[in-house]
Amino acid sequence: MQASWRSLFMNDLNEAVCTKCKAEFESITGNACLYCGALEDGVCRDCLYWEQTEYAGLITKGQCLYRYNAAMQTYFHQYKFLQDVILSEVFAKEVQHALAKVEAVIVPIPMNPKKLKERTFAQVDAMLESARLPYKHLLTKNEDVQGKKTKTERMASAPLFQWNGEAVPKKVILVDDLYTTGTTMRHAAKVLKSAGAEEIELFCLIRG
Ligand SMILES: O=P(O)(O)OC[C@H]1O[C@@H](O)[C@H](O)[C@@H]1O
Repeated sequence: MQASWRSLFMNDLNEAVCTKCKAEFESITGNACLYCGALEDGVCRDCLYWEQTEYAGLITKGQCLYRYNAAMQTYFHQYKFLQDVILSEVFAKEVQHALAKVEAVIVPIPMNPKKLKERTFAQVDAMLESARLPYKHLLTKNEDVQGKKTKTERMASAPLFQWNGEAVPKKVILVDDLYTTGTTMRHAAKVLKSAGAEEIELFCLIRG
């Protein structure tokens, strides 16, 4: 392994679930969309759309680790909505493996403060902490909730984020739990680009 400051944080993480349960999750392997990791060759239809809008050229590349199959939907519901924070450990090894050698600064997609109070923990931060990865918050989120909208409504959302005013590194990797239409990532990337980021990658645990 190439030595990097981030590798100092890498320790052997124990598996949090048994092999049989882990096998229920479907990894994204092989040819995937350059920008979002969808199982399509080249660039997927949604990303082609984004590349024809004001959000074109913001994302240099992206990766999602798993498909949103039945096992993942059950996991995600239990983790995020039933607030089972210990489940942040389930994919710690895989998240660490995917991000530990990335040279960009990890920027989590934040939660709206009111939402965070209700949910009691930020699921993306918890996932990164379980993976023992350092991160830096650069964005604040408004009260808009993506999960309750149709695809068309999501993609037409008013700006979802503001820059928090902290210094923005040249290279960032935006991290979220679930990528569905790509609206969240595009909005976040646009704000960071205007605030000074030069290269923006994205990473999500799940591609919906
Ligand atoms: O913006 P898109 O990609 O449609 O939806 C993904 C977002 O919707 C939320 O539930 C997820 O946690 C993620 O932040």
